[in-house]
Amino acid sequence: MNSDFSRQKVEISLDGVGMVFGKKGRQVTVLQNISFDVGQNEFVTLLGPSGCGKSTLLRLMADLLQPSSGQITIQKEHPKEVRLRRKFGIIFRTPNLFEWRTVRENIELPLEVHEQSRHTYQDRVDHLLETVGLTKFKDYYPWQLSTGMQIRVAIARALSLDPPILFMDEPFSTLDEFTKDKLQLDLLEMKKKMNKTIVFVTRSTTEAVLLSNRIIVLSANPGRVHAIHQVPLGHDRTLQTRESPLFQELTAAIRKSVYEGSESSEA
Ligand SMILES: Nc1ncnc2c1ncn2[C@@H]1O[C@H](COP(=O)(O)OP(=O)(O)OP(=O)(O)O)[C@@H](O)[C@H]1O
Repeated sequence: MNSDFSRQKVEISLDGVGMVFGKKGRQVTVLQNISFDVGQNEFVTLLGPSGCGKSTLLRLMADLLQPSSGQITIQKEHPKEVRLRRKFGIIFRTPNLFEWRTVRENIELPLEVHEQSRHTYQDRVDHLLETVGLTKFKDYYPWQLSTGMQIRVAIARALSLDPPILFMDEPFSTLDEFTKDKLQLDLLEMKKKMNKTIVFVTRSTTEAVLLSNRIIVLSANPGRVHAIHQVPLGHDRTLQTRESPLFQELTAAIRKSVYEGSESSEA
């Protein structure tokens, strides 16, 4: 992963985005004046303390919420246009699979909804099953899978229409340490093979540093951009990258930045 995306085409742009929840008299400003760009094929992570508005910001980008102020554009269009053209996939912290559909049928769902005929996507689904390592489990139902496997299905489903953009909201937060390691490694491999722009939300500094090209640190109450950090760890990252002095240095600096961001909040 090249860490210099400054000359890349801008894929997502946020300009003065704010979000206020609640009705008059009981309003809460959750996000204030958020501006940054995400380059094409860049992996950008939103990091910050619990409640600072990371998920809200991701939902705004994915057109699941509308901002109270400011503007978001994806490929120079309103997120709604981009959503309707299925140009992004979303992966949440709970996999939200359909219990009555097999692994394969869950992955096929967006293709069915998109009215593609089954014979045109068989090979694609086979390839996705292989990508997420679930070929042997294609006829299993979600309740027959571990949580890590269920998340793999959710990732394959989000990739089924081959969107150029993925929004991932703490997808590994419920997993044990070893499964999390494996899925982080899989995501790094996937990123190497596929050209995707990824916006990722996490509360883990180590996860953010291992996966990202750039980290946006948010402060809380209200959520604002506290700092933006480049992660110059190169293209070939593995779990061993975490042991390198540069990784330790970056993790310490970014953790400090998160603490400073929390302290500078108004609450
Ligand atoms: N639909 C909503 N209505 C009212 N308040 C909301 C709504 N959604 C989120 N909030 C509030 O917005 C704030 C930010 O929530 P959000 O989930 O975006 O934070 P977060 O940084 O992702 O937190 P965490 O890391 O704990 O998941 C919280 O105070 C939350 O209560």
